[in-house]
Amino acid sequence: MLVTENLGKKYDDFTAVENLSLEVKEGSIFGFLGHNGAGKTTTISMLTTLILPTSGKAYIGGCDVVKDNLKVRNMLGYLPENVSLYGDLTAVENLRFFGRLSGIRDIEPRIEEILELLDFTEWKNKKIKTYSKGMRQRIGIAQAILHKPKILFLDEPTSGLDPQGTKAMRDILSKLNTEWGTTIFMNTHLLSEVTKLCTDIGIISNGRLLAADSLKNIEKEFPGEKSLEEIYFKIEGAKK
Ligand SMILES: Nc1ncnc2c1ncn2[C@@H]1O[C@H](COP(=O)(O)OP(=O)(O)OP(=O)(O)O)[C@@H](O)[C@H]1O
Repeated sequence: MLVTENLGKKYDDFTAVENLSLEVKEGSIFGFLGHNGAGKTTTISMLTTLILPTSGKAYIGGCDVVKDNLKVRNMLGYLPENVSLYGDLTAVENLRFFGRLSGIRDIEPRIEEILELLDFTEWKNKKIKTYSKGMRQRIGIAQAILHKPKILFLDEPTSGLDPQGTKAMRDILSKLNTEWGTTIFMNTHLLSEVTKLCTDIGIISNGRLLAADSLKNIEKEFPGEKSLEEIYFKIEGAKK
């Protein structure tokens, strides 16, 4: 579903991402892990066509993210760390607005289908400004999946959420993956969430990929470590 080959991004002289070669399989839930400033947002920004790579290649569904950027945009949904919604509009009005802006035909049944999938119909006619952060995140996801993307990117989707909101987010992503078959690429540093949700992980540090594999294989490689946190620190420590 997603392949990168020596993908890189330099900001002037500073290398934010270097030689990133990665594969994310269709139907997987991929957790991209790394400390603050590791290069996760820069990577997602390149993959979602928001910024241009300075080296290497990336393909989504076989399409080049630079050359075929319009096709790529149709295949992906993106939930940034801070969701922008209109506070004075309701969930339905926001979704209608964004749906029309993206040229989605027959938007009303799609909105209903998505709100039901996200278990949100109860609050759909309330103004966004009355929602909790978790509820806004859910409408952010609704907006990102209005066009039924094959792959959904999320940047720290549980940041700032309480345990209940975090669990609701996990349940939604799991449901989306199972019911729609959506591939999920998620930036995070919440390792406990990754263990509960992700099928595959990648670990990035100072712009370099340290490890990428299925969670099961990574756990097998480190039989002595009790948690993903211990594995993570071992991998980070070993490559320094
Ligand atoms: N527009 C920019 N210009 C210059 N440097 C940048 C720019 N954007 C990001 N960087 C730098 O690139 C590095 C990687 O940043 P990035 O935002 O990708 O990290 P991250 O892993 O997403 O971190 P966080 O978890 O804090 O969001 C950081 O050192 C950051 O300061």
